[in-house]
Amino acid sequence: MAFRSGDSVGFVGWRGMVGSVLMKRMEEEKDFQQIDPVFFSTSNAGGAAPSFSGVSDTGTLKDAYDIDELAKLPIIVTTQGGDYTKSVHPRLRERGWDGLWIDAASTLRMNDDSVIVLDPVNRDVIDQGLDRGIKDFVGGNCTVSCLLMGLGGLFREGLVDWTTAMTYQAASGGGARHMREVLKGFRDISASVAAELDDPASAILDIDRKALDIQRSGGMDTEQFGVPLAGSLIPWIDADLGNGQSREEWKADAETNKILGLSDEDRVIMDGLCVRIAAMRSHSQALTIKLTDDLPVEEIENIIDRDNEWSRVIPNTKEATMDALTPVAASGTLSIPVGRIRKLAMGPEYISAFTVGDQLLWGAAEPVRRMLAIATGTL
Ligand SMILES: NC(=O)C1=CN([C@@H]2O[C@H](COP(=O)(O)OP(=O)(O)OC[C@H]3O[C@@H](n4cnc5c(N)ncnc54)[C@H](OP(=O)(O)O)[C@@H]3O)[C@@H](O)[C@H]2O)C=CC1
Ligand SMILES: N[C@@H](CC(=O)OP(=O)(O)O)C(=O)O
Repeated sequence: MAFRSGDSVGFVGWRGMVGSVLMKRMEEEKDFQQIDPVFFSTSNAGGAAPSFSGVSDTGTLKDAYDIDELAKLPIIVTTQGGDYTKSVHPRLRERGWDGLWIDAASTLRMNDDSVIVLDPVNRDVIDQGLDRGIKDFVGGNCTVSCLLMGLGGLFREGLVDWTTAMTYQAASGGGARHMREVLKGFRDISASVAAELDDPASAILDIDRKALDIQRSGGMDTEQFGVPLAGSLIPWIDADLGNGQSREEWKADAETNKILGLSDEDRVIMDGLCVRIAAMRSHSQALTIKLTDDLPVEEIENIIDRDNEWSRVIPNTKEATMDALTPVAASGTLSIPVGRIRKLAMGPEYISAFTVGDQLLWGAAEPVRRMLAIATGTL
């Protein structure tokens, strides 16, 4: 099956959080003018299809579990989630469907016959995959994608011997309900000490005790995270692999090497700890990198800055860091700031770096959007 501009493209998951960010970016980039979208639903087949700018006639929503309907399309883009992929993708392939499946979920990521897409970093791997007839293209883990968008230059030039990534991951990585739970948590804690906060004479240790009391009371909503996240953190993300490592931590090494298309001999070793914090939608990471060479900091900064149009070096000063290297600064933008770059005391080949990225943009929707544009020949 050949793909081109004007193709019909099925969208599943368009109204979810990641899907909504994807639709907004497609509107901004006028992507809908290049394709003929067909919208699916797992819950409202037959309902009115959505209207996005650039889409003229949308008709009604089709059933996202109707394999015959899906199989009519040359390209399907899904941001519906892993359970949907697990249920529908094998049935479509078994039926002989040879269209392109472009997915944000992790389900197919490490399959031998899939490519993890992050084209500013691995356009060569994507193009080779298309040439080889690969049909499954999957967005990477949000933390990995944001890291490589920021520091991909060092990896691609073979300058990284190993790295640790200590992450500070936002609530949005869990989903929309997790974001609400964090804000409700802050509201409840704040409400419990409202009178004391308004009284400048009140003792801070009394406020602290009352805040801790409500966090420990069992009365806060912890349905999504299991424990209160507001005013706290959780140093574990995703499943327990049973060897002391979380699945999120395992993904760093596995996905980075696959994205870069590195062979076993050239593998970059990555490991670290993944931590959930009460930020909203931007993931941050503190890195220790062992370089293969003793490069001057200025050269390291140049490599990072010029690697792609979104990575941006932030000068290692307090003012610049506070201004530009925070989740508040990065959220809602495609920019990936990288700062705190300096040589560490361990030796001239050891550097630190800190990077932040909007995990709903480069971490989820944008690589998928761009893969669709690549597939239809518009990028
Ligand atoms: N959240 C993240 O940070 C990341 C997520 N992903 C992947 O993307 C998948 C989807 O994540 P996310 O977008 O957060 O999931 P959501 O829960 O926001 O959306 C998933 C689906 O839920 C259904 N839904 C039910 N109720 C609502 C509602 N009130 N508003 C909107 N949708 C609703 C929709 O399906 P329908 O219209 O058919 O009813 C929607 O497509 C994840 O499972 C994961 O695989 C990947 C990277 C990062
Ligand atoms: N696990 C990520 C979000 C996510 O969806 O990751 P993945 O696409 O690898 O399942 C987080 O919680 O921040």
